[in-house]
Amino acid sequence: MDEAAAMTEAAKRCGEGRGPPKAVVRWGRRAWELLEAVRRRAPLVQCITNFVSMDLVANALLAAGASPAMIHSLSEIDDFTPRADAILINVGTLSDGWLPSMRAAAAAAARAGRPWVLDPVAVSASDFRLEACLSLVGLRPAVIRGNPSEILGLSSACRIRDSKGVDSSHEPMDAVGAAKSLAQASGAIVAVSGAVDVITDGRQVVGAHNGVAMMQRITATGCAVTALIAAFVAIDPPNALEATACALSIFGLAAELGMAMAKGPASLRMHMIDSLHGLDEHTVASRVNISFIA
Ligand SMILES: Nc1ncnc2c1ncn2[C@@H]1O[C@H](COP(=O)(O)OP(=O)(O)OP(=O)(O)O)[C@@H](O)[C@H]1O
Ligand SMILES: Cc1ncsc1CCO
Ligand SMILES: [Mg+2]
Repeated sequence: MDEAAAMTEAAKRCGEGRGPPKAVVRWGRRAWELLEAVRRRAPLVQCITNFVSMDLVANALLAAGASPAMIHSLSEIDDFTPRADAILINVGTLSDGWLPSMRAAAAAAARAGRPWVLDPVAVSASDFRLEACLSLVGLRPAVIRGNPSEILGLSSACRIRDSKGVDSSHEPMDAVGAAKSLAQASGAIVAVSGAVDVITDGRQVVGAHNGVAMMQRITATGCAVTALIAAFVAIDPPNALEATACALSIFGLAAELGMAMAKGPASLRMHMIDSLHGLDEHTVASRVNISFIA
């Protein structure tokens, strides 16, 4: 079984028999509405992100029509964060100096009623990073987006922390189960990126099927799509599950279109930004591929 089929099967298993009937969402239409609103309203997205990703994150946001601001000084958080429409916090090149800014921005976002999105890059790389991510999860992100290893690591750490020492905290779960568990523990929408992006609120599970494998050969595509999620959630914070799925699918679609012109990762990076900028209604409505899978 390939990775996409395995993810779908796992999602079905985890959702068996639970929850009310799924709302009817016309995903292509919804994705276009959100992209069009991003272009019209140009949400200001404050990005506290890693050094590797800053360029791609800012350019992806601009290509989608949003307005990026790479502002991370602790001295600027109180003034600036309440003015942002959404905040991205990405721990990729975490340092002692930046962590207080991240915590302050998350707290300021909460006070101002702004959604913020967490990218827990390499969360299991060190105790420092894990503790930092756990403390950030406690500051109520609207969305957490990571690759399968990151979501498994973070979810497992949350379960151990919350557990009363019962054995079930240590049962192995696949990334879909881990995502649902993390969503339930944190109150966030959780997105796991991959061949199929899986998005869950802890109950419903949605799959976003757009994208190309070569995206993994470009550093910071994950960071960029997390930023795009922040821009989409800024448009419709109460419907963060839909906004997250649409952002992932739109980014994947831009990569599909870019792949038709690319010779390798470097030119794909360029062509996917061009394609994101040029997306039109017909292409989005007809090619966005999202479905409820549990
Ligand atoms: N096999 C694949 N097929 C299609 N799209 C993929 C595949 N793997 C990843 N993607 C897409 O690539 C983007 C980045 O996902 P990935 O899981 O590589 O993130 P990441 O590991 O956090 O990356 P980074 O840390 O470099 O930013 C997402 O938009 C995802 O949908
Ligand atoms: C390569 C790398 N190292 C720290 S952050 C980053 C970018 C991808 O997350
Ligand atoms: Mg990443």
